Amino acid sequence: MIRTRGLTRNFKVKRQIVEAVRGLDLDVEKGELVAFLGPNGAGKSTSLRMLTTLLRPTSGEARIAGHDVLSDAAAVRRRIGYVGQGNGAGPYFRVRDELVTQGRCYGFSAEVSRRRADDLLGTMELEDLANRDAGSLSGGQRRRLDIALGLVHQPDLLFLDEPSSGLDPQNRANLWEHILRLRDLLGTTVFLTTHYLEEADTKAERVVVIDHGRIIADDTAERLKADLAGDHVTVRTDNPARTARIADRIPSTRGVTVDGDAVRMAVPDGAAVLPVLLRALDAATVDVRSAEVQRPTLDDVFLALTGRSLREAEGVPA
Ligand SMILES: Nc1ncnc2c1ncn2[C@@H]1O[C@H](COP(=O)(O)OP(=O)(O)OP(=O)(O)O)[C@@H](O)[C@H]1O
Repeated sequence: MIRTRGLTRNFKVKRQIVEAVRGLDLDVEKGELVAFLGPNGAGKSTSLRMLTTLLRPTSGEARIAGHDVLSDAAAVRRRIGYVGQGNGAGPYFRVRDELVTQGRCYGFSAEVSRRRADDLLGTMELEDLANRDAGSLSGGQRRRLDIALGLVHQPDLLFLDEPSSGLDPQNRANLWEHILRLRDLLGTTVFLTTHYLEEADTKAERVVVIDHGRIIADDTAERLKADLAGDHVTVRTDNPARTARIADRIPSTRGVTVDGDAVRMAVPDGAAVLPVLLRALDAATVDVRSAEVQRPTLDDVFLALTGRSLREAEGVPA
C-alpha cells in the first residue's frame, strides 16, 4: 500500500541545507496499522506530506497503492484520506450535514452521500451526535468527526497526523478503539504519527521509529523491546554485594548495579532469569526481600538506539 525507496527531502534555510528526510525505505501492506514515532523535527510531517502529495520529494520515489506520488498525484489522492492536526469541519454545520456535503464535494450523488454519511456515523459511533453543530462537540468527538470526514470517499489508506494530541487519556483510548474498529470494519490501512510512546507501544501493531530523517527501527513494539532493550530485574536482599556477584555469574545478565539493598540488572527475558537467580541466591543463603521484573518501554528502545531518551528529547508525556 505504501512503498518508498530512498525518499529524501531537503530544505534550504539561509543557504544551509536541512536534510529533513534522508533516504526513507518503507513498505506498508494493506490492512496494517502503523505508528510513525520520533522526536520533534525527526521528519515525520515531512514524510507524511510527501506521501500525501502535498510536498515534492527532493529525490527517491514513493508509490501509494501502486501510484507514483509525483507522476500520478491525482490517483494517489483518490486512494488516500488525510486527517491533519486542524479541525476539518466548520463549527456551525451539523455533523451529518458536514459528512453529506463532503460526499457531494467528492462528486457523489445526494443519495450516495447520505448513505455514506450514515454509514460513517455508525462506524465512528457518532449517531447520537448527528444533528449537533460540529462546534459543540468535545475534542474527542470532534476528532472522530474529522476522521469520518477523511473516510467519505472510502480511501484504502488513511493518514492521521497526531490524531490523539491534545486529548485526555480517556478520549485518547476511545479514539484508538475507533481507529482499530474502522480498520477491522472497513479494512482501511492506517498510518499515523504520534508523540505518545505509550499508545504506540500498546495500540499499534507496528512501530516505525524515525530520527534525524532516517528510519532507525521498524517492527512490532514487543519485538523492538525484546531485541533492543530487554527486561530489567531488581532484587532487594540482605547482602547486595554477594547478590551482585551471583547475578554477574548468570550468563545472560548485563549491567549489574547495586543501589542500597537493591541489585538491578538487564536481561533478555526477565521471567526466565528470575527463577534461576532466586534459586542461586537461596543456595547461597542470601535472604531475598523482594524481586520484580520491569518490562522495557519504547523509550528504552529509543535510548538503546540513539543514546538519547525520546521523552527527554520531546519534553512530552509518554
Ligand atoms: N518548510 C520548511 N522549511 C525549512 N525547514 C523545514 C521545513 N519543514 C520542515 N523543516 C525542517 O525539517 C526537519 C523535519 O521537520 P518535520 O516537521 O518533518 O519533523 P516532525 O518529526 O514532524 O516534527 P514534529 O514532531 O515537531 O512535528 C526539521 O529540522 C524542520 O525544522
